[in-house]
Amino acid sequence: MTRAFLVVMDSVGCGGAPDADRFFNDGVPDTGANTLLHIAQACAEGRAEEGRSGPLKLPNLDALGLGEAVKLGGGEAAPNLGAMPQGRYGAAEETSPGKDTPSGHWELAGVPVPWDWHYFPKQEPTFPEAITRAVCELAETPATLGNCHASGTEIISRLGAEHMKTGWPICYTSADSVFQIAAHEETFGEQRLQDLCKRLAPMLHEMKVGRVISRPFVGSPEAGFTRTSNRHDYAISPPEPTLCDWVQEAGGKVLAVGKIGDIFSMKGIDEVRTGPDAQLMTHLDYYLSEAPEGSLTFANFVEFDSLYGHRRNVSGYARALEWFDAEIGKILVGLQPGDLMVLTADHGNDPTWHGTDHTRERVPVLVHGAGQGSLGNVAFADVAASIAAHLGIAARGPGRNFLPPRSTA
Ligand SMILES: O=P(O)(O)O[C@H]1O[C@H](CO)[C@@H](O)[C@H]1O
Ligand SMILES: [Mn+2]
Ligand SMILES: [Mn+2]
Repeated sequence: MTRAFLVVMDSVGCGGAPDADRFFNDGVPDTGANTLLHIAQACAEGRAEEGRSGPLKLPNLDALGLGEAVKLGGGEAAPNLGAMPQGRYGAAEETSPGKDTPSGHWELAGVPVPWDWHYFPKQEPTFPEAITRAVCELAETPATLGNCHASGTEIISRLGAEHMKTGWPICYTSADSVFQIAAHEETFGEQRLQDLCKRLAPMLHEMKVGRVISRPFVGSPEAGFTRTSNRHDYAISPPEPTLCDWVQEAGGKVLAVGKIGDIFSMKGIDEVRTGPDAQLMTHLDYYLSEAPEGSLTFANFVEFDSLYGHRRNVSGYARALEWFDAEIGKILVGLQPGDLMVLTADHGNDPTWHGTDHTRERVPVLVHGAGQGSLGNVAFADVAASIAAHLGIAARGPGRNFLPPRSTA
C-alpha cells in the first residue's frame, strides 16, 4: 500500500518562530510563546490539575519524537518529554504573513499565502458601514449586535439574551482575518445563519478577509449559552492548486476529516467527515482501514485550539493532548507497510500567553512510516513536497522533500 495520512493538531506549536516579534496578542509580541513547552512546564509544576494531574503524559507522540521537536522549536527541553525517538521528527517554520488556520494549512499543503490579509482595526464600531448594511439586508434585521473584537464564548454570554430578544445577529472578529456571526440555533435558526454567512462571504473575500464563520449556539439567559459543533467556515479559496489538487489530479482520492473541507473550500477534496474531535478519531480510524491506494487522508483536530487555546485553559489543553496521545497510539498500530503518517500543527495558541489569539510559533513535524532520525528545522511547505514524494506524484511550489528515498526508509 502507498497511502498518506496528514494529521493537523490545531494550534499545537513548539515555539521559536524567528518572526514571532512581528505578531501580537493584546499588543504584546509573540516572542517566547511556546504552546507545548509552557503546557508541559505548567503540568510539571502542578499548575494544570483540573480533570487530570501531574506531569504531561504523551508517550506515543514522544516516542515519535515530540520532545526532540520541542527542543528544535524553541530550544528548550520540555519536562517529561524527550524519549528516544522511533520516528522522524523536526520543527517547521511558516513563511505566510498570517498565524491563522487557512494560512497554516495551505502552506502545509505546499502553497504559502502570497497576499496580506485584511484585519479589522481594534476600534468600535469595528466594521465598515457597508458590511453591517449587507448583514442586515441578508438577515432581514434592522441592526446587528457586537461590531467589536471579542472572544466567542465571552460575547455570547454578554449578548446572548439581547440577541434572543431582538433577533439581531452578533458580529465580531479577532486578531485573525475573520468575520464571525454568532446566532441562536433555535430562535435565529442554524440554517438561516449558515445561509447568511455563505451569502455574505464573497463580499468579505473581495476585501481579503480570510473567512466568514458561522457560530451557532444554544441555551437561555437562565441556563447560560453554549456553542455547538455546527460551526462552518466560508474561506477564500487557496491561491494555487495545493497538495489536495496534486493528489486528485494524479488520480488519488483526498479524504477530509474535520474542517479541512471548509479550509480548502472543498478544492481538491473528494469526501468529508466532520464532528467533534472524539468522532473525528473514529473517522480517521475508518479511513485507516478504508482509504484506497494512492490516497491522502487529511485531518484537522480543532478542539485544542477552539476549546482550550483561545480560552487560555491550560488544564483543558493538557487533557486534550493526553486524550489525543492515547487515541493516536491505537491508530498508529493500525498503519500498514507503505503508509506514511505525518502529525503536525498549523500555528500556536499558547494557553499561558497574553490575550486570547493564536501565537506565532514553529510546529512539530512527526513522521511515522519513514524510518527514524532528525529532520532538523524544515519549512511548512516541505510537508506537502514530502507527502507528494511518498505518493510518487509531482510537487509544485517552494517545498522540498525531507524524506529519504523509500527503499532505504
Ligand atoms: O473566540 P472564538 O470565537 O473561538 O474565535 C476564534 O476562532 C476564530 C477562528 O478559528 C479565531 O479567529 C479566534 O478568534
Ligand atoms: Mn488553526
Ligand atoms: Mn483558532
